[in-house]
Amino acid sequence: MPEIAFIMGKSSSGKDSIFRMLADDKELGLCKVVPYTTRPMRSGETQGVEYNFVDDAQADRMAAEGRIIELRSYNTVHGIWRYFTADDGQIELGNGSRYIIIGTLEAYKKFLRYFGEEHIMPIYIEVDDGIRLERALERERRQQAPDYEEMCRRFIADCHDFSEENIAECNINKRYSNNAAIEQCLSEIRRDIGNMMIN
Ligand SMILES: Nc1ncnc2c1ncn2[C@@H]1O[C@H](COP(=O)(O)OP(=O)(O)OP(=O)(O)O)[C@@H](O)[C@H]1O
Repeated sequence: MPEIAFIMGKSSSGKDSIFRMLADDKELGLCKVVPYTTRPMRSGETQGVEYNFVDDAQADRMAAEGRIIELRSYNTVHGIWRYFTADDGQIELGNGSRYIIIGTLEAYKKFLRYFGEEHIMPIYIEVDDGIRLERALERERRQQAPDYEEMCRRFIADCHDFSEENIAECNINKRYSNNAAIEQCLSEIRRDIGNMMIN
């Protein structure tokens, strides 16, 4: 039975909200896996909470030790920032714990390769494009400096990243619709976690 619930979905599908609600659900008892980043800590962030903040040398060392499960690099105006998940003892399969993680489809593929398909439960959140764009726009409007161009870029990039071919290649057969109230989607996921994951 799977021990790792892997949450994914296109931009504004509601995956962050769903991840938070599942992770905070004491009855489910899912352990959050804290990812790593080389970007500087922002005010309000705490070491080891949002991320484990490391410098480039530490990230290089972990890579050389073969401890990086999946990694993404972004070329920013401040230089290259890396975000990754590491095999650092947070995930220990076989000890009865169950885990929750959020990531991209590419990261999901790497997890399958690293841990094996039998250990991972894919939770793919889906929202009709029209509703998703509306929610993205509403969220962006609430920002102090809305960046509509970036919002559109992400919307279009998703079409490629989450193409039907990529989804099929990952053997994701089940999709959780978040078109209606988020509680509806959550209760379906909760039920499946209860039925399908290690307990
Ligand atoms: N079922 C729902 N009904 C209405 N609004 C929703 C629902 N689910 C999520 N939202 C809202 O949609 C917006 C996007 O949700 P969220 O930030 O969780 O998505 P996301 O997939 O993590 O997006 P991104 O990857 O772009 O950060 C948020 O404003 C959230 O409150």
